[in-house]
Amino acid sequence: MKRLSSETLTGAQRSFGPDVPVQIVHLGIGAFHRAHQAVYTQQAGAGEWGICGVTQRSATVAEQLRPQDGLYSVLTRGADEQRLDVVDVVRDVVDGSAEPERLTARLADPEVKVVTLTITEKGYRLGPGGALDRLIAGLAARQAGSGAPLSVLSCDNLNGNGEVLRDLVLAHSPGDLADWVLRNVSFPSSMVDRIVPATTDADREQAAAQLGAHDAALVVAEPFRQWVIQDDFAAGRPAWENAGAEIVADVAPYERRKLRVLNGAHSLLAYLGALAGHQTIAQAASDEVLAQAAWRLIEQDVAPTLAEDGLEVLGYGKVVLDRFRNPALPHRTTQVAMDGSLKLGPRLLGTIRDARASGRLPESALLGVAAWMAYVEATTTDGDLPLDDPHADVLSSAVKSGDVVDSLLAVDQVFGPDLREDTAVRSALTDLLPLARSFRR
Ligand SMILES: NC(=O)C1=CN([C@@H]2O[C@H](COP(=O)(O)OP(=O)(O)OC[C@H]3O[C@@H](n4cnc5c(N)ncnc54)[C@H](O)[C@@H]3O)[C@@H](O)[C@H]2O)C=CC1
Ligand SMILES: O=P(O)(O)OC[C@H]1O[C@](O)(CO)[C@@H](O)[C@@H]1O
Repeated sequence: MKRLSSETLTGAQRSFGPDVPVQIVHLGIGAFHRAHQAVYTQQAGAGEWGICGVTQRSATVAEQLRPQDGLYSVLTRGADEQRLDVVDVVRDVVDGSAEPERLTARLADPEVKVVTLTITEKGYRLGPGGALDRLIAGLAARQAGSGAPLSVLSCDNLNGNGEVLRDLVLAHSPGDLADWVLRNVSFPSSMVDRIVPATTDADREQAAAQLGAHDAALVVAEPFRQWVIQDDFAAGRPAWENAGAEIVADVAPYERRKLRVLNGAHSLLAYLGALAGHQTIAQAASDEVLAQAAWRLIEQDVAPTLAEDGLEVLGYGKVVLDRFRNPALPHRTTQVAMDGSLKLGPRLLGTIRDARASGRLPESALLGVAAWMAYVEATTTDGDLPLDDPHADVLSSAVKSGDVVDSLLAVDQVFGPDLREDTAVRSALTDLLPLARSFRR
């Protein structure tokens, strides 16, 4: 079968002509970007905002997209609806590791107005040749060249993702770069939401039958999507609101609600679900016992911490649990379970800290942490469960070194002294760990 490309695409499937200028650089062109920000950019509609997608850690996506002239399709799968759309706003793909000069030149190009990022929680650390290192090199080249203003928009699941990124960039900018960045670069925060599991070969086969061409860069996503963006742009931006994005003054309440309700429940279901032998989030969320645990987390623990934000929580939570049950989207529990040491903080520990400050003991959020502990422990004895985590070595030796609760609470990369020294938290975790272990099949 022929490969998807400009040649195989029919006119009806194409939205824009050949001359879409690159005005956005996206760092981390994984599955999520292709099903989220790129789709918003496509649907914003003017055909003036082309994207240069950057791969960093592996050349795979570059190898998938380049022979297809940047074209790919999105297979949207709801419980009872399905559609396939071609996206044609990716107009260049750079392999950041193999072509660092080309990446720097793109970041310095005054035509580029926006840099977006989906580099995972792990990406927000400085390291030679890492995404942030390359971003800083690009900003330095921009300062030395046109000096044109730029907006850098994080789309990763972090609390205050714009501020986190800005602080990292400023702290590691050499010479007078920090001063230039402060005056010329904005770092809006954003809340992003659309469930986009890793694509499988079966998905590609299904799409090929519909498309009449093989699409190596296919992504699969749920129908729901949301993007709330802080209105803080230093240069232009696409009219993403035309595609349904919400442009607001303060993203923090939306971000808190999404991370605590959706991602908190996601992580709880992933750890208990994986222990219970559920392969997918849909299976875990359809297990009555697990669904009740997720609902108690939302209703009893998370909702009180969000009361002052003024956003609706329980209706939002019901929609989230319905989305998780979408049987057409096989999102693996082990995919959501990965990188727990970085995910627990924004997803569960914020809820626990706020509840403790109000004198409550949030048992379901603590069950989520106990489930993570039981999961980490199980990975050391059971080859079926992967411990895919940047702190895997520290975590594995912690659980092997004695009492699981004590030794994991001692891991500084995850917990602070406040939680470690809270005797009510410690003893609740000690009581809940056997319950979490009892899910193991
Ligand atoms: N998949 C989803 O449903 C959603 C994902 N997101 C955000 O997008 C991120 C990426 O998700 P996907 O695209 O689905 O994953 P993916 O596995 O398809 O792509 C991950 C991307 O991050 C880059 N990356 C990984 N580790 C990195 C590191 N240490 N430094 C720099 N770059 C690194 C990879 O090169 C790749 O481009 C998530 O971690 C999350 O923050 C947000 C909402 C939904
Ligand atoms: O990042 P995870 O835990 O693998 O979950 C997958 C994604 O699904 C979502 O929960 C849906 O938006 C994201 O926030 C999350 O990144």
